[in-house]
Amino acid sequence: MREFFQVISIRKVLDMAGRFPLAGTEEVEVFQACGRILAKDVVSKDNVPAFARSTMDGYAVSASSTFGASEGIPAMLEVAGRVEMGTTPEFSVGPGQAALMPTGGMLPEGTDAVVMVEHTEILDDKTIEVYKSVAPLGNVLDVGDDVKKDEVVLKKGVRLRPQDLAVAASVGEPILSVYKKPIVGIVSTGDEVVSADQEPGPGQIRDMNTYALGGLCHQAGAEYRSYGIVGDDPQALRQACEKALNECDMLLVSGGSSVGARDHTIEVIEGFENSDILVHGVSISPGKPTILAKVGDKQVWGLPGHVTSAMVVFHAMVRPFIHHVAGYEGGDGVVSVPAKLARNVPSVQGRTDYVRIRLVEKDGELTAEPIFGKSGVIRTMVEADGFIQVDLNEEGLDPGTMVRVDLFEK
Ligand SMILES: Nc1nc2c(c(=O)[nH]1)N[C@H]1C(S)=C(S)[C@@H](COP(=O)(O)OP(=O)(O)OC[C@H]3O[C@@H](n4cnc5c(N)ncnc54)[C@H](O)[C@@H]3O)O[C@H]1N2
Ligand code: MOO
Repeated sequence: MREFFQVISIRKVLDMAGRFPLAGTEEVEVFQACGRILAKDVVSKDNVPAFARSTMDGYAVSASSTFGASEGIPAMLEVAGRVEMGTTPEFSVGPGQAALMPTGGMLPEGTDAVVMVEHTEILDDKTIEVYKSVAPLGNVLDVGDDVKKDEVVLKKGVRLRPQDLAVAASVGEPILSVYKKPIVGIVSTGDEVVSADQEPGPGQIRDMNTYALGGLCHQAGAEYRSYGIVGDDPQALRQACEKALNECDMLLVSGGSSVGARDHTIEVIEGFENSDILVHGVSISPGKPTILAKVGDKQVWGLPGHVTSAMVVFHAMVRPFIHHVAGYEGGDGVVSVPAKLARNVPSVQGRTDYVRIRLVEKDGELTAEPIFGKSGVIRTMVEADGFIQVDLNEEGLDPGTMVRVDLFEK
């Protein structure tokens, strides 16, 4: 008889991520770097801005020239010049003087504030009245107010957002070092599985896992490639896996991960040189018959054939492993919301249960409605907004319990 699973906890599986090396790095133009994982800290070589700039259209002044100015007793200032954008003013402004100032222009020597044009009146070519005093640095972005020289503006391991690209550009980094996206190969197995464009014969079903897993890889920031549907034939499975392992950083094989007569994933993985089976069985439901192996430096996952189980396993374990290989250090990235459980959720101690949840707003409060169903039923996932987890040590949850719902990415 075949050896049954040696079931281990999700935590123990996650602790194994460090055994796999990170994907290499590459350089990309900052304009193309959105969503990529930064591989090197970005340190500013300069102060930003490098000069004191006006944030308003108006007049550059020494703030002290405006002290006490009001509607009733305006300050009269002499216009000493006009600041041109993108140049250094070639004049200075003394006490009792002002310079015409565009938004973003460089403050001339002798000034430390800008009076908004709305608070002034032109008397003649050379004189203005100021109706409101301005504090030192009022309406001014001072040297280094945005970014200081030698400051770390972006830390290695972040997923670059549009604002991160902007700050990189502002400190003069047109090219960024980012991690290569891991490439994930996907193999679906089963004599009964046919592709989406085929008409299933008697006893056959259309492939769902390739598509669900591809989408999940995309959301996790990986590239993904399908290596087709392979029948329950160890020879054919080995060939498909070999090709995928040669071309990809990691491999997902769905179906055949259990211990039935036609479940060949484990023997095929074991058959590879330098293969080390790290996991065969995880205390998770659904998804218990999960395999993780290290083949050379690469991850091979055997995922349960049931589509929901495969998706749960991906969410709980494959995704964090992809993040590890991708160099991502920004936490699990899962957004969760608190909600009140609408009904009881039974569970068995000693395993982590993932329960699909539909969120419903009732009287301004979020209610978590569990969606129960067999793990081969994709509709339960389509109708769900996220999962809750019922911990290893819990024996189920009562109605009214506040739970955290991990939301699916939209
Ligand atoms: N004696 C036991 N039998 C089973 C156990 C067990 O503990 N002892 N666990 C059950 C659980 S739980 C699951 S989950 C399945 C997982 O088995 P496999 O990973 O070997 O998956 P298959 O048997 O190949 O397929 C299961 C199910 O999923 C359908 N499937 C497979 N691939 C696809 C695909 N690409 N798209 C859509 N559907 C797919 C397949 O037709 C089966 O219906 O094992 C239980 N058995
Ligand atoms: O673990 Mo199976 O994956 O319960 O459906």
